[in-house]
Amino acid sequence: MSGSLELAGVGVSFDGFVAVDGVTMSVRPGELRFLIGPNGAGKTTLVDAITGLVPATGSVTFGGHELVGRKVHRIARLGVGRTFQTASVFEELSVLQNLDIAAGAGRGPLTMLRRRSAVPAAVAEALEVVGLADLRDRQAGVLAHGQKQWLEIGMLLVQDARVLLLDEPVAGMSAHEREETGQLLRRIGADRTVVVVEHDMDFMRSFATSVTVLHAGKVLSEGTVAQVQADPRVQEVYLGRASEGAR
Ligand SMILES: Nc1ncnc2c1ncn2[C@@H]1O[C@H](COP(=O)(O)OP(=O)(O)OP(=O)(O)O)[C@@H](O)[C@H]1O
Repeated sequence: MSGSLELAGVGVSFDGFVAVDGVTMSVRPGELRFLIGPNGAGKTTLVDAITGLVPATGSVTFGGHELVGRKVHRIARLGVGRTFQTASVFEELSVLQNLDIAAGAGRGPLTMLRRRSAVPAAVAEALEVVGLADLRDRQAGVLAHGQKQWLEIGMLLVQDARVLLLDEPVAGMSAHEREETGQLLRRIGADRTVVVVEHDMDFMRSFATSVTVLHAGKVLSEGTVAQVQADPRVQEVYLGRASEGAR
């Protein structure tokens, strides 16, 4: 389906250690797919494989393009964007400047100079969507933790990412920030394909529309929150332990 992210038999090995082992999954636009699993299950490595940061085998397609074997920047330009566990914004620049740089990615310096005075429509829209319009001139380094994550999501939006892969977006956030982030994900996920790697089970229950559980590099279970929670294998390897206080 156009706009779907399709993985078929994706594998990643590090010196013979198989971190991702034949993962097949399909995520459609409009879904908020949560990717969960115990520490070391291969979640981040899978995101790295999709975005070209680690070499992978198998197939990842988006919009009819095969991503496996492509360079990181080529994959980004095809509309596949990701965030990292630690927000990677330019701390010394303003919110607006961060978005402007992201919007200018791939364009020449002259174009950047010419459009410096006006706020491009995509940047203005991203400021609204992520709720940072009032803080556009604030230095990114002094933003609250949650606001930095929202800025990073905004940077993906101005790059017109159609697939957003978010690595632990609510880690370290307050309850209020989590709720705001969930609402933000709903807004951006309405017409985009969103995959959220997360350990926060309450957040997952509140906002996931579908869940894939990874364990030892393989898909252990997949379905709605209710289906996955009811799966005894999931309770065994993950939810049981999470409810006993594991991260
Ligand atoms: N660059 C690497 N070299 C060797 N092994 C690696 C590398 N990156 C990850 N691994 C290993 O691959 C496995 C999967 O790691 P990964 O970080 O993808 O798991 P995860 O599910 O994201 O875990 P967490 O929830 O702790 O972030 C782990 O055993 C990890 O030690």
